Parts: sequence; structure tokens; C-alpha cells
Amino acid sequence: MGNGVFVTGTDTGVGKTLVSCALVRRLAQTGRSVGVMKPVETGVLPEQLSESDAGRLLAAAGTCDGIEEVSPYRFPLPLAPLAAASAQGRVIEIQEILGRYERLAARYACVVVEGAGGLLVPMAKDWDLRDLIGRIGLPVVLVGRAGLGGINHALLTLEGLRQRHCAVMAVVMNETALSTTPAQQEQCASTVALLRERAGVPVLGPLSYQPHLGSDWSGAVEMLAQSDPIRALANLVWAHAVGMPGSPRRGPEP
Ligand SMILES: Nc1ncnc2c1ncn2[C@@H]1O[C@H](COP(=O)(O)OP(=O)(O)OP(=O)(O)O)[C@@H](O)[C@H]1O
Ligand SMILES: C[C@H](N)[C@H](N)CCCCCC(=O)O
Ligand SMILES: [Mg+2]
Repeated sequence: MGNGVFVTGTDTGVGKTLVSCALVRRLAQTGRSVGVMKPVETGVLPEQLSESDAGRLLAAAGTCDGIEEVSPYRFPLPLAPLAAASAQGRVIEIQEILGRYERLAARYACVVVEGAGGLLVPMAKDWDLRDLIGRIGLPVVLVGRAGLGGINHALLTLEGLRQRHCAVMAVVMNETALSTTPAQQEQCASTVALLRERAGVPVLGPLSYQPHLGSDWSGAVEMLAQSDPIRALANLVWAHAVGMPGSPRRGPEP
């Protein structure tokens, strides 16, 4: 039944969760059937589940799914998934993740799946995040950092996705740091403009820097859910979910 998007990033800390939460809020607020998934999360402390990625995604969706269901692999050490799992004597099984996704996809018209870190993050000894993207078959939303350096990182990740024929729905650029000086503002604008010329897919944003994000995550998410880039992203995602013509096709298995 379901469809959805796989949200990856040019790096860890670029705003995958922020963009995913704003997207999910927008879809939920407009009455769409949307579920969430964070297959693997590291750096998660049991006493801070509500501030974890999975906790924040569930809060944005407002669903009653259990955190175990949407996030089967959670580890305390803030490391790459393979390292964090190994430290606990565990192995991340791709089949387990695919099975969980299928159950969520049977429940919702659209499932927003957030990866971990960037595209080539090791998940187990013989596979990485890109392998999961290929197997799950969802189009990708790539989140990148708006600012100097963002062009290269985004184009490298797009190249990595194209190598495996992964469909890319859009790039969303995000201001993770305040652009206060004219030079920083020019770097941000130039990054997005040049990326638009070279990405070959829609480049949305930049999402503005949210100074109160640390103290009011949900308030920032609500505000961004109304922003033009997130409205445009939600329209693209929903058009794909309901199979409207012109939406990005699923990429073939690698
Ligand atoms: N638009 C923004 N405005 C202000 N701060 C931001 C913004 N985007 C990201 N940040 C900062 O970067 C941090 C990381 O954002 P986020 O958790 O969404 O990244 P991520 O890509 O999901 O990271 P991970 O790889 O750990 O999942 C946020 O907690 C916040 O401190
Ligand atoms: C701990 C962090 N917040 C993420 N959950 C995991 C990031 C893994 C990055 C691995 C790497 O690219 O070096
Ligand atoms: Mg995250």
C-alpha cells in the first residue's frame, strides 16, 4: 500500500531530522496518512527517548506506533552504526529493517524514513546505508548544509546515489549555522544557486536558521512545516505516494 521517501544527508548533523519532522508535520496537518521510521539510531540514551530522532519523528507524525516498531536498532554510543552495534555485540540485519518498513508501508500511504549520518555510513560488515536505500526502493530526499562546502558534498552524494540508480526526489538545503555577515549570506545564496544549476533534481530551500531550535524544537518544526520549501517538498512527496504522473520512479535494485 504505502510509499514514501528516504531522507539521507550529506553528513551527520545537517538537518535530516529537522527536515523530516517538518515534512511529516506538513503531511499530517493536511490530513495525509503518514508514518515514520528511523531504522538505526546511535547516540541514543534510554532516558532521552523523546529527544531522540525516532521520538521526534513520532511526535511530528502523531501516530501511536511504538518506538521499537519504528526504530528497531538503537544504540547508546554516538558512533557509526556498525561500530555502535558491534560495541553492544549486535549485528544490524537489513532484512529486519525491510520487514519493519513493509509493515509500516501497509499501514500508511506514505512513510518518511530517516537514515543515519550520510550515504555511505557502514551498517554491517558487508553493507552500508546506500544498500538499504537500494533495497527499500524509495526515492531519496537529500538534506545538505547551505553554506560554503555544501555544493561539493551534495554533488558527491548525488553521484553516489546515481551510481546505484537510486531515484532522487529533491535536495533540501538547510542553514545549520547563522549567516550573519554579508559574506556568509552570499556564500549561502551562491551555494544554493550553483547547486540548482548542477544537481539535475529540484533544489529546495534554504531552510532558515532557527535560533531557538535547542529550546523549542516543536515550535521550530511547526514554523518550518509552513515554509515554502517544506510545502513544496510535501507536494512532491504526496504526488509520488499517490502515484501521480511525473513523480520520480523507484530506482531498480542495485
Ligand atoms: N535550520 C537550523 N537552525 C538551527 N539549528 C539547526 C538547523 N538545522 C540543524 N540545526 C542544528 O543541527 C543539529 C542537528 O540537526 P538534525 O538532528 O536534524 O541533524 P541530522 O542530520 O538528523 O543528524 P543525525 O545524523 O544525527 O541524524 C540540530 O540539533 C541543531 O542544533
Ligand atoms: C551519532 C550521530 N548523531 C549519528 N547518529 C551517526 C553518525 C555516523 C557518522 C559516521 C561517519 O560518517 O563517520
Ligand atoms: Mg537525525
